[in-house]
Amino acid sequence: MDLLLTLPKEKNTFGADIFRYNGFWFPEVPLHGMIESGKHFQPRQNDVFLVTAPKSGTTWLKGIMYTLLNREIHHPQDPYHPLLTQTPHQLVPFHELLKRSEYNSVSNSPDSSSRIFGSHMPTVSLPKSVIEDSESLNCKMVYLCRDIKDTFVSSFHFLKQNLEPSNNCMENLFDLYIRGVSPGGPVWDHIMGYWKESLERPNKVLFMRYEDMKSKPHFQLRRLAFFLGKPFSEEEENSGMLDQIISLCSFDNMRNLEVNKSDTTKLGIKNHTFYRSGQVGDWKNYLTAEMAGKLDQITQEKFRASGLSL
Ligand SMILES: Nc1ncnc2c1ncn2[C@@H]1O[C@H](COP(=O)(O)OS(=O)(=O)O)[C@@H](OP(=O)(O)O)[C@H]1O
Repeated sequence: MDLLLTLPKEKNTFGADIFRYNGFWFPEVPLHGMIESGKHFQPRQNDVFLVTAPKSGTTWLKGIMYTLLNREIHHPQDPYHPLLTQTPHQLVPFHELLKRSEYNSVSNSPDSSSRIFGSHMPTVSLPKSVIEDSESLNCKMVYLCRDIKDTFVSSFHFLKQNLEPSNNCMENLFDLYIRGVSPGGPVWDHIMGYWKESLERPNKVLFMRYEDMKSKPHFQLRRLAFFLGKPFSEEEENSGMLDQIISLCSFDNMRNLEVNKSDTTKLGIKNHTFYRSGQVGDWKNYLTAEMAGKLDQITQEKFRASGLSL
């Protein structure tokens, strides 16, 4: 692809090229998909995008959103629920990993004409059609972010488990990460783009945090359901529907399903590596005080005056 030849590039920790496009860094495959979708993607009425910076809890929220939106067709306690035999990434594909011909075959919403997509795209790379037509088409975006120290540690383990680098690559990865050279990075700018969007268009962009999902799952689930136009009825509330969704999508349940323990994604990523510790604050087990301090310092500087704290 000619455009790639013109873009700034660096080598990631594993020697592969990573490119800067519109201010954000991406490996070749998703970058190609992003550019293609910018040109060709046609949003449909009620399409929903779940956007995250990598390793912020995407897999978890994909499962929850799928279950939430499809609960009238697939009850969360259905022994044949699709999440028991398909991975969240199969049910809710990453938009930028789809080919142009595949957008139309995504069928993961009860309203057969609309779709749920995952994405790591920053706001600047969203297909123009999604932004411009979002009012008339009622497209919505849910953004999930996570403490950056945990996000970094999660990225480190994910890469290590999938790419098996020689010995310790953490320092090298850290140097790249704080310079913003990571997939979807700089992670701070990624988050800030959607934070601003959520303030400007609160009925179109919902901003969520991994830590809030952990500490107040019922509240966050109600918030999400309301935002997506599918609030829980009194009957659902009384029947324990929220607990059932939380339990189906819980870390322990998902991690132990055969479909999530075996096999790989289309890109060769081991499915089990999407589930590691699922904890808040696991960074304490891996980062030095200096590294943690550096990440906190950048976070404070970048988010100062925005009203956002992580
Ligand atoms: N169900 C559930 N509940 C809580 N946490 C979960 C769940 N599923 C995945 N995870 C944790 O999310 C981290 C993976 O991030 P992503 O899913 O965003 O990865 S990816 O961007 O899709 O590659 C990774 O975090 P770490 O454990 O800190 O590495 C996963 O363990």
